[in-house]
Amino acid sequence: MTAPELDLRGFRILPGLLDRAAQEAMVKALREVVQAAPVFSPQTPYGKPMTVRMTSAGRYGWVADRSGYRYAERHPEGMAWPPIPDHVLALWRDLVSVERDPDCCLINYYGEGARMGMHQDRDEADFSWPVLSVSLGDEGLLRIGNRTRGGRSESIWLRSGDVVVMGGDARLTYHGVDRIKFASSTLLPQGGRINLTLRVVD
Ligand SMILES: O=C(O)CCC(=O)C(=O)O
Ligand SMILES: [Fe+2]
Repeated sequence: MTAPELDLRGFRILPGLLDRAAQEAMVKALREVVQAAPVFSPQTPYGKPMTVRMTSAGRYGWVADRSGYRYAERHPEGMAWPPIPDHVLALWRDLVSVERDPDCCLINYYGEGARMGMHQDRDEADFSWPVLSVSLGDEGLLRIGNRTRGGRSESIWLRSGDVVVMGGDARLTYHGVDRIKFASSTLLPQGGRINLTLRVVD
């Protein structure tokens, strides 16, 4: 049974939207993406490696290195990004729009001890499109702040199968992942957490 929908500071949270079979199908499709476009450890512009490893599917992928954060049409190793899996697109069409598909599916992998600092998602051209997030595997503690950096925040544990729509007035709200509960889920044999975010880039 799916838990009721929540609104946390304008983030629409759909707990347990994906059942176990849907989560497994998504992981299977993502394995194919990762075979074509391996996960890498981005460097922040300040030269520090990020603890989250990532790759992307779609026309654009998100990359970070000494010259900054941006969307790029190629993986750092030179290949084009593989297409966004159909299962993932179907979720976007159900929850966001059939008018336009996302052109990036960013795949974040959080191993033991990985985290993501507070940030806004603001490398896209049009903030009227939401960012749709899907959590798979271990639980992750999402922190939701404000439209400017700092201030009070609220946190929520995201579990495997939870979906979040970050849109409307909350599209530029600061957010981050403080920690994961390593090995809290049996979905991924190696443990860890996958988060997908679907984005309209240009
Ligand atoms: O892992 C998450 O739940 C959030 C990821 C995120 O904020 C991002 O990739 O921009
Ligand atoms: Fe984000």
